Amino acid sequence: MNLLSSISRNIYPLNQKSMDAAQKKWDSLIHPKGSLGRLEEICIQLAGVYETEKFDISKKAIIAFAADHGVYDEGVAPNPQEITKLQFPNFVNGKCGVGVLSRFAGASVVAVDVGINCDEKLEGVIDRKIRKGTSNMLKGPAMTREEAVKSIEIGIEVAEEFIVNDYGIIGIGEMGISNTTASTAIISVITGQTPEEITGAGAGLSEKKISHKARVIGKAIEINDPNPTDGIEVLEKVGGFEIGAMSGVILGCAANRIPVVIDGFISYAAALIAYKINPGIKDYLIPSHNSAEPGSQVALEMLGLRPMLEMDMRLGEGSGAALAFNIIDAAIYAYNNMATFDEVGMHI
Ligand SMILES: O=C(O)c1ccc[n+]([C@@H]2O[C@H](COP(=O)([O-])O)[C@@H](O)[C@H]2O)c1
Ligand SMILES: Cc1cc2nc[nH]c2cc1C
Repeated sequence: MNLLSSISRNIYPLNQKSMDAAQKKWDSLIHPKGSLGRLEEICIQLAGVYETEKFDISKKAIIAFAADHGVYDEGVAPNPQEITKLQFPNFVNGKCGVGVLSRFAGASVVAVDVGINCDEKLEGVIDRKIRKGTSNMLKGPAMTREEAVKSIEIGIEVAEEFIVNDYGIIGIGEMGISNTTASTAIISVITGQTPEEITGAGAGLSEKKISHKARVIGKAIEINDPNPTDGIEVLEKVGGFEIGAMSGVILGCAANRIPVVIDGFISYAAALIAYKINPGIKDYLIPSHNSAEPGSQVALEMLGLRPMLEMDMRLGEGSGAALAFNIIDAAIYAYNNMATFDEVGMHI
């Protein structure tokens, strides 16, 4: 059995007993029941994930993947493809959005190249390159099925390296010029929304070019005709290597009972691929922010997720996940440090 199949067989529901115990603990703390809203929900979910109502997360990381996309040749992105290789080292030297926000949140960042279109070694970046970018999905499948499985397995392997080193929560991030095109195609196939309905500006495409991008996505779906119920096939035909690797992190974390904080639009596409492989991953996802891309709503609805932040962000990189770490930390701190009614002698 390959790694992906064995991981997928090991995903179980949340532990209800631990969630009930966490609920009971919240109810014992000096506040009106439920008044800390989603801070309470986050801790209850974490109790279900960890199978204990007693937890404290000290080590957290953003795992980011980068790759290029053959569909870039169709004029669907506002920035040159070289930005992928130029920006990715900045993830780990702390200079870019995700670098700074991760440092602020006390999280490590790892950057893994799964398909950047370059030959040179990138400083601080782990090389797990599958190929120098996907094929142009307007001319056939973006990758082979073997490459799709490989991208997911790389994500599982990287996640497990962090998990064995006691990281208790993982956020996912990415870099890849044109990857909103691949993500929109995935979300369109899996949710059934048309590309016209959900295609957006990505990193800043003009109105006129958004219509062109939607037509390219529509044509790519028509030519490749992916089966929407087969997550691996959707990834193979209209996906990207970094998207597959992000799906792998989600599957790997779920199988190891570790929560995954998802980021923006590209991570919604990755989560949908993982969801089609095993719907059980849903319980392990923690949403962060609501991406400004128009396809966000349908993707999040299918995943049953309500993001905690509405910040009009569309940077990607893992920046929203890093920001959400601060709220998750605050939730856990309140849960572990508020006094109980008994301790202060207050009874309601
Ligand atoms: O996270 C998001 O919601 C998001 C929305 C739009 C763009 N991005 C980032 O911008 C890049 C892709 O944009 P584009 O227009 O080249 O497809 C990629 O590197 C992403 O990290 C990210
Ligand atoms: C500078 C830059 C940084 C990015 N980070 C994610 N996508 C990006 C696109 C550009 C252009």
